[in-house]
Amino acid sequence: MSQLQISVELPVLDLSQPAHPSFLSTLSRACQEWGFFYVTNHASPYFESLKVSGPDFFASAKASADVLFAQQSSEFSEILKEYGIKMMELSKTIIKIILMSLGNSYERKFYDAEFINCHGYLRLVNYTPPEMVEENHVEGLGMHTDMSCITVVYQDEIGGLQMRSKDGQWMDICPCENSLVVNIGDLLQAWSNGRLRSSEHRVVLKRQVNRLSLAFFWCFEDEKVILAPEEVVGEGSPRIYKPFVCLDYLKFRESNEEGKFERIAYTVKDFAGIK
Ligand SMILES: O=C(O)CCC(=O)C(=O)O
Ligand SMILES: [Fe+2]
Repeated sequence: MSQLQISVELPVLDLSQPAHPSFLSTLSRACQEWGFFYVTNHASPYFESLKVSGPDFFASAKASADVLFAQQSSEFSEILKEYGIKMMELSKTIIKIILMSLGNSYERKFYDAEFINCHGYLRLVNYTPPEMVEENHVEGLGMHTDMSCITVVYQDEIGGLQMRSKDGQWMDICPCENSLVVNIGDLLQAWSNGRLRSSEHRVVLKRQVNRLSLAFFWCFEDEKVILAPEEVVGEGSPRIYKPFVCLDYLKFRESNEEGKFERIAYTVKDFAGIK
């Protein structure tokens, strides 16, 4: 495989500015082509691998902290609670802007009806330094797509996150100061009838140093039936996904994934795609 690295300039969604129509079209193109962009002027983040689920982020963090540290660690839980709440708010803001970028008044039309029951969970990951770096890098996290609507990632300054372009090239998603990375997940790809792309990505470790990341997955509720609204599909366009229940897809992925973070063989296209 070629080691040639191509980097791509992704748009930066600045939440301190109103969303300009010209920016919305840039964002919409990036979501179709890459499924990745940056967000800045949000709140600021943090740090090892455990899952913290909403809506009660405090209880979940505390349960993990009790196991991890075998002691009370309410400060840790407080920080994660705050982080979880901030990420919920941020995700709502971002999805509204993504909906705006899809079309006229889509935010008003679809936010309440479709996204109001979304929930989130955090994954804190510590990548331990590889003992040897072969062929320029080792895979820290194999190629996968996210089972979310959107994922908001804080990565430290080490770098290594890469996304796969439509023609199979790996592109670096460089750490960008004061910005988080946002990527579209499978649930939103299906909901948008493929207008928003959930791209494959992975983490490669190129240096013998620890890498920390914090990924927040914002997802539809388990029982939701995912079906792209007529307006989103567009008149005359074919539907490319059958309706499906969110939880059934999560179970499908679980049953097809080998290890915890192994390379995944199947995605939402295999599960619900109309061939
Ligand atoms: O560690 C990262 O930068 C990304 C992690 C990721 O893609 C995931 O947890 O799904
Ligand atoms: Fe991911």
